[in-house]
Amino acid sequence: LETIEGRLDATGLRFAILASRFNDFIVDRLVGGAVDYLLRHGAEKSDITLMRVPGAYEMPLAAKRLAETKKYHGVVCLGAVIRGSTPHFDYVSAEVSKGLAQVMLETGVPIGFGVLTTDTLEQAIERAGSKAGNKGVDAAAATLELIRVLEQV
Ligand SMILES: O=c1[nH]c(NC[C@H](O)[C@H](O)[C@H](O)CO)c([N+](=O)[O-])c(=O)[nH]1
Repeated sequence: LETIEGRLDATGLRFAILASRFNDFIVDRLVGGAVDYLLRHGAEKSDITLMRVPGAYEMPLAAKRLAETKKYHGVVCLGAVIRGSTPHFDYVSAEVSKGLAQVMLETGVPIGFGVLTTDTLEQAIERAGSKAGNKGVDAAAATLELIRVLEQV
């Protein structure tokens, strides 16, 4: 059985990390987790570029622009959409997830989806380096693995 799997080795790879400022109390921890993961898996600090955008809604366009440069092997997208008292949460989270998936398919560049969509701040805190781990780490790991899988196809 021929199996194609990705080595979790970031040596020599260039990454963009795209992070939203909205809820940066949470997002900054996702960024820290993603950077720490990539460095500990062989990436050089000089090969990691961080771009900040206002909110999750702005991420698809920024991700598309980064991907189109062809300067990065992957783009790790990090954000936190936390339900408020209006349906705004639904619109923002729907557009960012659909938009980033579309960018990945259009550009062929691996994009890690590390945008939290939670009902409460507590749930977001749990996923930003506490009880439920760090979704920034998970998004960086998924981006790396997809890069390494696709280079074998
Ligand atoms: O990243 C977020 N943007 C949010 N809104 C801003 C949005 O992403 C845009 O930046 C804004 O609409 C301006 O375009 C959020 N909420 O409104 O709740 C949120 O929780 N997270």
